[in-house]
Amino acid sequence: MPGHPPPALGPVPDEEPVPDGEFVLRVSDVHRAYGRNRVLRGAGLELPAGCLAGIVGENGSGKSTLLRVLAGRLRPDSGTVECPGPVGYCPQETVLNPAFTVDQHLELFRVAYRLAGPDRARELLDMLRVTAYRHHRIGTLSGGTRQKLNLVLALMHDPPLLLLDEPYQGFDWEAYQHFWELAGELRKAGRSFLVVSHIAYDTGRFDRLWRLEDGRLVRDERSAPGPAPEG
Ligand SMILES: Nc1ncnc2c1ncn2[C@@H]1O[C@H](COP(=O)(O)OP(=O)(O)OP(=O)(O)O)[C@@H](O)[C@H]1O
Repeated sequence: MPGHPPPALGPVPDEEPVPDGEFVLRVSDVHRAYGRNRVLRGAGLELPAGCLAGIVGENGSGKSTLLRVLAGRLRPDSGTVECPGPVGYCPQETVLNPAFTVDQHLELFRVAYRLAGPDRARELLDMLRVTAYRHHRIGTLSGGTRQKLNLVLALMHDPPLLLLDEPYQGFDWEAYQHFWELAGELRKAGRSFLVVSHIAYDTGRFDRLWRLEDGRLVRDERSAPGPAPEG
């Protein structure tokens, strides 16, 4: 993807614990194996409100496994995940029905989330330039457009915590920029993000950044110096 990396943001201070009652996610000593493959071996992190956090790591290091555990899709073998509010989860693979239209997906999720109307979802469609496809079946859409809908479905109920697994894969440059604008707005409004990213120059955008290594999360020095609440 074209563009310039954001400027380096300086050294990372020691991790400050998030006080009780102020975290949106607290993960402690999570283990998860597939048979003999011990993928997560004591992963832990904490996220306060209004924090844009990233996870990087090599292919197969367990990033998607971790997000599935945090989203409640996969049970950990041991460890705890505390998450006081609702979560928006955007998996790496889109889970859309190819026979349904974009609008039909919005309606299904609106009912599931018990939302009064489709207004927020429509706004998000507009922001990500998907409105023109509202009446198109998913089977006829490009991979990038499906991924945008995947993101809209994770965001439309405005959860305090968003778990996004490579949310902008397949996005064109404009949509990628819109994603970060949207993330910035939501962060200012106190929402937190945990984003799995493969794009090296994204890393300076995060308030907190971890590298998943040998099944554990290690703070990475390339993130900004701690969450900086704005507005
Ligand atoms: N359902 C599964 N059954 C068995 N093994 C699995 C399963 N899902 C993932 N794995 C294995 O767990 C390990 C971690 O996979 P995972 O997809 O979590 O890594 P990742 O860091 O997200 O990879 P990538 O960067 O390629 O997306 C890999 O060795 C993978 O083969």
